[in-house]
Amino acid sequence: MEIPFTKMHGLGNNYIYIDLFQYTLAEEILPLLAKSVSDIHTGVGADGLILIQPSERSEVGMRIFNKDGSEGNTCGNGLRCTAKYAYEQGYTSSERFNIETKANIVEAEVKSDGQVTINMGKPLLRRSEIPMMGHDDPEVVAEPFPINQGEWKVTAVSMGNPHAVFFVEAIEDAPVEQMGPLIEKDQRFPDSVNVEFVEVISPQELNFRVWERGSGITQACGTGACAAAVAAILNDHAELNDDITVHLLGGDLVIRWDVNGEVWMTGGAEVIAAGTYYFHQTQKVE
Ligand SMILES: N[C@@H](CCC[C@H](N)C(=O)O)C(=O)O
Repeated sequence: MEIPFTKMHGLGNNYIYIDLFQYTLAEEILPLLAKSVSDIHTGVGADGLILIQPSERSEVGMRIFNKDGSEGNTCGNGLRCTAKYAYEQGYTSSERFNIETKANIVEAEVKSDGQVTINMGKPLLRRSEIPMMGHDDPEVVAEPFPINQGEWKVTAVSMGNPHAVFFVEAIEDAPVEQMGPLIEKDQRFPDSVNVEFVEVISPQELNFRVWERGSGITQACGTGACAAAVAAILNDHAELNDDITVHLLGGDLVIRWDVNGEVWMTGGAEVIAAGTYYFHQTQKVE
C-alpha cells in the first residue's frame, strides 16, 4: 500500500500525518499502521500517527494514535500542526476555525508569525473524569501517591486525555525513565496515564518533562503542558489568567488558564518532510 504522508513536529513532538481529505484508510489497519510508521528502523520514525480528516461538526477533524498503536483522545502539539496544515491546504478560508477530536471541539488560530493558538477547552478535574480509581472527589490535588517504596504527591488533570502531574525540586532529577512507565500503567489509572514531572521556577515559568502514555519519553506534550499549568494553579504555585511559559525538552509553550475556565496554548508547528509510505501489512513491528 502506498500512502502519502507529511511528517510534522510541534517542539520536537513529531507525528506522521495522513490527509484523509485526499486519501482513505480502512479503520482496522490504523493501530498497525501507527506502530509501523513510528518504528525508527523499519518505518519513518515518529511519536505516532495523526489523521487529518473531514468532520461533520467542524472545519477539520483529527485523530491521534500513539507509537504503540493505542488511540489517544487528543494531542496538543498535533492540534497546532493540524491547524497549520489545514490552513495552508485551504481546508478553511479563515485563520480561526474549529477542529474536532475524540475529546472535544477546540478553536484554533493560525497567526501571521507562524505561531498557533488553541483554546483547549476546560480541564476535567473530577476523579471519575480523569479517570482515576477511588472516591469521586471534585479534584485530585497533591494527593499522596505511594509507589515503589516512595511517597509522591499527584495532581490529576484531564485535558481530554489523562495526566498525572508530580512536582519536583529540580527537573534534572526527575525520574522520568524509571517512574514514567510504572505510573503510566498503575492500576489507579484504569485507562493508563500520561506522566509529567514539573519544576516551578516562578509563578510564570515551569520546567517540564514527560512520559507519554503509549509513546514513552517525548520532546514535548501539549496537553501535558496545559495539565502542568493547571496543576501549578491548583497547588497555588501559579495564578489564573497569567501567561505561564512551560519549558519542554523541545522548546517553550505559553499556557493560560483563563477566568472562564478555558486553557489556551500557544506555540510553533513545523513541517519536516513529505513523501510516500510503503506499508506492508505483514511487516513485523516491535
Ligand atoms: N503528545 C500529545 C499527546 C498524545 C496522546 C497521549 N500520549 C495520550 O495517549 O493521551 C500532546 O501533545 O498532547
